[in-house]
Amino acid sequence: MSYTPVLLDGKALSKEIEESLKKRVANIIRQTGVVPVLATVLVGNDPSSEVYVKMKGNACERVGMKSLKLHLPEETTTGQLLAAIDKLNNDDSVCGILLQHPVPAHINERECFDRIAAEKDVDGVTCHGFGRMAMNEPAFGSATPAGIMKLIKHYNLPIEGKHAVVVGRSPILGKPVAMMLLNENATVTICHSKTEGLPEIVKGADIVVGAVGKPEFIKADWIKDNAIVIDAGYHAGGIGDIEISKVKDRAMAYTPVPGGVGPMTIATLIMQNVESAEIQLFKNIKLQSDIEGGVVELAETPALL
Ligand SMILES: Nc1nc(=O)c2c([nH]1)NC[C@@H]1CN(c3ccc(C(=O)N[C@@H](CCC(=O)O)C(=O)O)cc3)C=[N+]21
Repeated sequence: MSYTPVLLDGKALSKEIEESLKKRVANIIRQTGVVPVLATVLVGNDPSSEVYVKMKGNACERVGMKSLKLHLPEETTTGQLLAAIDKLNNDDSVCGILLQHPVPAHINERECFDRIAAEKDVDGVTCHGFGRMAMNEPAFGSATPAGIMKLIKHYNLPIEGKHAVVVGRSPILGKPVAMMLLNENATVTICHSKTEGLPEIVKGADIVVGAVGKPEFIKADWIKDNAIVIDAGYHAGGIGDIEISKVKDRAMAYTPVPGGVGPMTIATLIMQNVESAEIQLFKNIKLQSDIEGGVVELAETPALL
């Protein structure tokens, strides 16, 4: 091949994003005197979930925000989790709430996701947020899909008019990333476990998104030359959903695992928590100043409600 495949370096871009967020967080603290908080909620004792939640809290603290880590026991009921989310919703010091997926099977995860207040849904998991995003209205995007879009756009890769094939249709990954690609004028095919003739469909893709949650389920020989290959899978041993090592030499661009989509997920969550903090805390300043007749600087942030 005469072209050089572009490695979509999520690790490097996430570091850049963190640097810019440090300044925004410092500005929030200077102007409001408040240190923004991200609340993370973990239910049960899945070791890999514990690792991810810890990484999210750490990233939060690296940019100067606080993380409030709520760890609930495996036997927590839906009612108890809803009550915990209500508390965080009503706590003015909490700017954003992340409920780590999956919760134990006896809990109604959808009901719990949807209890998160819209303005605090910095992980983009609510039906309300999904619907607004799908309609191309301002909303916090689901973290992994929004991270993927940031990565593709950062490298100025072509989306408009291209055939994007998303393999997977989960509520916080496949479905939202398909909507985001559609909003960028891609022609989108969503495939899933019941799809017939999957290899043939993937062979037509200019952009392939692996979001099935099965190690190397998507084979290298299904992917055409010069495609953009996005692997959102995460499995033990640094393996994704796509046979990346076998396809990367003939891709237009590809995400490595690790160091691709994973770090972008975390950077997006943290960025959206900063945006939420700016909206909520500067709004408080504005209200106070309206009363006192002072002058305030407002960051340019979209209304999310
Ligand atoms: N409500 C919710 N939101 C999520 O965004 C969410 C979730 N639940 N549940 C689980 C998945 C998984 N997930 C990852 C985040 C970062 C890495 C990541 O940074 N991985 C590193 C490797 C980390 C390591 O294993 O050392 C990398 O790819 O470079 C991976 C996976 C977020 N998820």
